[in-house]
Amino acid sequence: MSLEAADVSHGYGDETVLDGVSLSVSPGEVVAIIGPSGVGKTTLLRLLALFDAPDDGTISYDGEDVWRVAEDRRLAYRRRIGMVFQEASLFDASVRRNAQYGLRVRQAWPDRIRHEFARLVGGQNGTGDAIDALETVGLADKAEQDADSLSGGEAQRVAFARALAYDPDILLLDEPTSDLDPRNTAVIEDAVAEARTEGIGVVVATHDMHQARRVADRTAVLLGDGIIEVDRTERVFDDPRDDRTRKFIDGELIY
Ligand SMILES: Nc1ncnc2c1ncn2[C@@H]1O[C@H](COP(=O)(O)OP(=O)(O)OP(=O)(O)O)[C@@H](O)[C@H]1O
Repeated sequence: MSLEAADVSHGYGDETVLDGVSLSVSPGEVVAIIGPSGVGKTTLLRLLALFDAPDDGTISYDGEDVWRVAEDRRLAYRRRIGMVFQEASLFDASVRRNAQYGLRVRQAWPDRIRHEFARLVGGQNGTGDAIDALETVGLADKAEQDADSLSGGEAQRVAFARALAYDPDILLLDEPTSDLDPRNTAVIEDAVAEARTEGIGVVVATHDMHQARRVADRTAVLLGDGIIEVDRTERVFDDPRDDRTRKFIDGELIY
């Protein structure tokens, strides 16, 4: 199980955002994408999430080009990928129901019917996973509270719990801690480490290079319209090959 972008290019209208970008993630690996705001981190995550087809290049899952297979097969791949957006999008219901949401919508129909049946005959299918996930992000005690009443940071953690509850093969995180204080940032970073231990492949886009250093096995530096460097996190930070990486890390690069 691996997800790979190979030589992908993508843009909007006349603007090229990514030009010839390659990046992969394997089970139990955390890969960070670092780069300044507006460089294309979200665009790359959306391609990896199979939301958009790249203008050029391939996205493959387990070696299979996902845009060359039948749509139902692509949807099956998509269900194995969880993405947490920068803006948490919760709906007007309890925290628990929000955390359970993915469990229902991302299931294939046969699973959905089976789980619905299990629920009808008395099982509370999915609740356990959702509560476990809420516990991981420190919000189990707010499970019955209205999602509307949460702070921005709490909502971000619920969105993360929703992705975890689904137990994806791959987890894509877009600035997962941008609204969080240091303590809750640590909660999310611990959850990333736990996901990794469970064999989930994690890609985290962040402009916080210290976060990359703390959580990632490998780090990709996205600058201009491509990845200028990708390697073991330690190597990228301690011995950058590209002068622009060094400048970015040292905060000298004004972008
Ligand atoms: N749907 C869209 N239509 C037009 N332009 C877009 C669209 N989405 C992104 N862009 C542009 O593409 C560029 C890259 O955006 P993207 O959101 O991928 O960057 P980012 O690195 O994730 O930024 P940030 O860290 O600020 O979220 C930006 O110039 C942005 O304005």
